[in-house]
Amino acid sequence: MDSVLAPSSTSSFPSPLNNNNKKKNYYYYNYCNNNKNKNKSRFSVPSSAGIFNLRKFTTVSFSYGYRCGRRLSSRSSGCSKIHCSTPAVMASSESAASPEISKPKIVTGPGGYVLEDVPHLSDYIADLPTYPNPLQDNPAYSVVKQYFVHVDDTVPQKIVVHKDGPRGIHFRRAGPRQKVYFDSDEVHACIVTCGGLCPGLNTVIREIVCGLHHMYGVKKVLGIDGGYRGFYAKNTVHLDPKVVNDIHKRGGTILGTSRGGHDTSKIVDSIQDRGINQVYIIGGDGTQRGAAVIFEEIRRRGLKVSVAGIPKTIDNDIPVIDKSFGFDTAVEEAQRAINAAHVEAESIENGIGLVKLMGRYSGFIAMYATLASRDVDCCLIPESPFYLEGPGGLFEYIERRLKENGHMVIVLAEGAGQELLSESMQSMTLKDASGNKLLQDVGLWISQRIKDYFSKQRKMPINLKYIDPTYMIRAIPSNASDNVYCTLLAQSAVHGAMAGYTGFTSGLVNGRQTYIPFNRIIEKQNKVVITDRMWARLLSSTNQPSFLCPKDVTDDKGDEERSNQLLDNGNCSEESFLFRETTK
Ligand SMILES: Nc1ncnc2c1ncn2[C@@H]1O[C@H](COP(=O)(O)OP(=O)(O)OP(=O)(O)O)[C@@H](O)[C@H]1O
Ligand SMILES: O=P(O)(O)OC[C@H]1O[C@](O)(CO)[C@@H](O)[C@@H]1O
Ligand SMILES: [Mg+2]
Repeated sequence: MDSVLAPSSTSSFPSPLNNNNKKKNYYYYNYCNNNKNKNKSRFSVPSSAGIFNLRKFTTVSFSYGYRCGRRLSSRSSGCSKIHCSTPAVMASSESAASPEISKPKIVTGPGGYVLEDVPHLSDYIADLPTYPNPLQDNPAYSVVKQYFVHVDDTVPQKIVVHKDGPRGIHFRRAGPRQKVYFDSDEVHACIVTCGGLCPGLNTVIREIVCGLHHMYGVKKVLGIDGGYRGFYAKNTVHLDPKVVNDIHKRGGTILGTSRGGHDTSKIVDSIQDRGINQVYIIGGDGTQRGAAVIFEEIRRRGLKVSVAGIPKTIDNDIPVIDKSFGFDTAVEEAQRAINAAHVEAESIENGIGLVKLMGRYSGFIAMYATLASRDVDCCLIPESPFYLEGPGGLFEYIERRLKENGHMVIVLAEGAGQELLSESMQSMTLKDASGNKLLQDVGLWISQRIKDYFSKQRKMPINLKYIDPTYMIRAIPSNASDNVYCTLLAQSAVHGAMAGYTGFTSGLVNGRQTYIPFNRIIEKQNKVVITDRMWARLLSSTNQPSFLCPKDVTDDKGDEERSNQLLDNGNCSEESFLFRETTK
């Protein structure tokens, strides 16, 4: 199967045959582009050609938007091995001229098996030479029985299945391949970090540099200074194992980061001008969107440049993957703030400790920090609307808790209750440089509302302490388990790029390292699903009301929202419904 997806054999693409023959032994290649019917050139290849070892799999569909880029006069040895004359690549002159977005590469098999595969350099560049993987001579790996990943290995997205249910979506398993598509001396890699900080960024940088160096003998690695705009507006730094040796012990990113400044064409110009042929992009959902368009532009120009994403987000809002690196560290650090809030609250009459944690659109940090702590009486997240006054509202619950226990702790995600703020304050529509909504401080606002309510309406003295550790939980170095996780993600990305894969994000799915196509990573945000068992566990741990009426929970399969929040068996949630309205 790998030979189709990573075809060393692309040097000899088979001739187009008749499209009518849909027998099992034939595999269909769909060279498509935006102008679907007009530019489509479909043909099938007899499996007996032996080139495409798809075995039982019957359908391959992927696209070539090949074009001889305007910068064909490759300014470096690293880029642009272009073969415009290869018929399979130049599916049609029309397709050659259209800068279309590549379509998902899907392989289907028996029992509802679906592989959502990642692009490969050989999808759009013919005659790429391959080399034996240098790891086979690496003493560290000599004792490992099976150190190359089997070409047919894939990882299921859904591991809880029913007897007669479909096998479902799979992703390509990450890891070293027997053949690589880059000679070690030819590799010129670069690393960039974008978006907000997250524990573990430096570890990922370190492990990409060390992985390239120690596993593949790659010496040329550049650090891009200050995020995407650094490609064209800043200097670069040379990275080697010595330079990065200790950086995993520090928070932040030694490369610097930024929001905004994504000029795709300038970025790709810079990649081309510098002769970079492996691009490692570490960042959140916005960054991965940026990486996807960089990949498309690189593919459109026909450059031999692998683009690998490593998902970074403190908010855990990237879909498909089990969780993002740094998340555990952030949850752990949040415990310190919650403990402080608890100590303060229980030491004084009617003490309320209020802790605001990060989570712009997704409340995972607040939810996991609450579950870990056990001291929290109420957790408020963006996904779960709440209201303040009246029966069943937050104020009523606070009063009840204070009367029962004499104190309470509230954990609040920064994106929670934003709709209440905009109702009571002038609605603000400010955005940051990347277009993310700038949130108002819900912690301060709700503190004031609670104080006003108890002093003015209830004439009940309370003592509220507001703790805002938001930046503290993401500016620290990663903990031990995140360090290991970062290492695996970085090494997987390196193996994937060396093997010629491109346009992928390296991610953990059901505990296994995989390569996930960009389109799956950027299609939506991961959110806490409040009709799932995990949120129910939280409610039963805090004993807070859900602040929802049953009528507000809509069982609408059409609107079903899926989350990759972890269930107790490590599987992803599949049993959720989206509730529609806020309770007023
Ligand atoms: N739709 C998009 N297309 C191209 N580039 C984008 C897009 N969205 C964001 N970017 C770029 O990605 C970079 C980071 O985006 P953003 O500031 O949203 O952070 P992020 O990667 O989502 O990380 P986080 O939200 O976890 O801090 C920015 O330089 C931004 O310009
Ligand atoms: O770094 P900035 O721009 O202040 O961004 C803060 C935002 O970044 C995040 O940490 C995501 O990275 C959000 O939780 C938070 O709202
Ligand atoms: Mg983001």
